[in-house]
Amino acid sequence: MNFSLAGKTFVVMGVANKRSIAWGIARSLHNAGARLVFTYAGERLESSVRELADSLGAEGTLVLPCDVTSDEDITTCFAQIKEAVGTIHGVAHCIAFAKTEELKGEYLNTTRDGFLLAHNISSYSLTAVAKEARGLMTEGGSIVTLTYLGGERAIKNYNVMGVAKASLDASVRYLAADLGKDGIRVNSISAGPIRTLSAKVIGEFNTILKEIEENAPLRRTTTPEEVGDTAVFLFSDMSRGITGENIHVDSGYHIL
Ligand SMILES: NC(=O)c1ccc[n+]([C@@H]2O[C@H](COP(=O)([O-])OP(=O)(O)OC[C@H]3O[C@@H](n4cnc5c(N)ncnc54)[C@H](O)[C@@H]3O)[C@@H](O)[C@H]2O)c1
Repeated sequence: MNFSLAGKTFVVMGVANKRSIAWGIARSLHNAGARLVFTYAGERLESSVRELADSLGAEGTLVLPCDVTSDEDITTCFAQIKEAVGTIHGVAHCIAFAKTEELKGEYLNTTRDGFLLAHNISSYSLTAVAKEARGLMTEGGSIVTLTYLGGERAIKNYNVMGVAKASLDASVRYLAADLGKDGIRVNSISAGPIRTLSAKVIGEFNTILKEIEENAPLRRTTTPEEVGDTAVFLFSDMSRGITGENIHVDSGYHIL
C-alpha cells in the first residue's frame, strides 16, 4: 500500500482559479501520479480552468462544463467522462454557493430562496454527483467533499452555509452507508478558513483568519496544499478502512 495514484483517474469539481481548494487538491493528485478530469460551472470559467489544467503538463486533460443545479448537466458530464476515460477512481467535490447577503448578520433572516439555493448547490449536489459517478467507479473508489466547522457549530456570519454543511455532513454518512457495498468510500475534509473567491464574501473573514493564526494549536492558517495532501490520503488505499468520516485539516482549531 502506498500513496501513489498512478494509473488512476479522478474527477476534480470546483476549480474556479488558482486559489481554489480544488486546485490544491488537483496539484496534490497530480503529484501522486493521478490522471485528472476537471469540471467547472459556467462558460466564463472555461478558459481559466483549461489554462490551469494545461499548466500541469498532462496531455489531453478533459475539461468539462457541469453546473450542479442541473441534473442534465451532471448526467451529460459523467456520460462524456465515461466515453473518454471509462473507469474513474474518485471524485473531489469542492462546490458551494450562498448569496452574499445571507453570509452576514443574523441566520434568522435567511430567506426561503437563499436557504434552498445554498442547500441545492452546496449539499444536494454531492448526492446527485455520487449517483452518476457510481457507475464509473467499477473498481471501487473514493469520494471526497469539503466541509467547514460552521456545520458543527454556530459560527458568526457563516449562517445558511453552516446549515447546508450540516446537511452535507449527514449526506456523507448516508452515501457512505449506501456505497460501501460497491467498494466506494465517501469522506469529507473540514478545512480551516482559506482566502478563496467563495470565502471572501463571508462577513469579517479576516477576523476569522486572525483568530486561527493566534489561537489554533498550530498557530497558522490552513493551506490548500495541506487539504490536497489529506485528499490524496483519502483517495489512496492507505485510507481503505475509512468511510463516512470527516477529517479536520484546520491547524487543530476545532478542538478548542
Ligand atoms: N475557503 C474556505 O475557507 C473553506 C473552508 C472550508 C470549506 N470550504 C469549502 O471548499 C469548497 C471549495 O470552495 P473554495 O473556498 O475553494 O472556493 P472557490 O470559490 O474557489 O470554489 C467554489 C467552487 O464552487 C463552484 N460552484 C458554485 N456554484 C456551482 C454550480 N452551480 N455548479 C458547479 N459548481 C459551482 C464555483 O464555480 C467554484 O469553482 C466549498 O465547498 C467550500 O465551502 C472552503
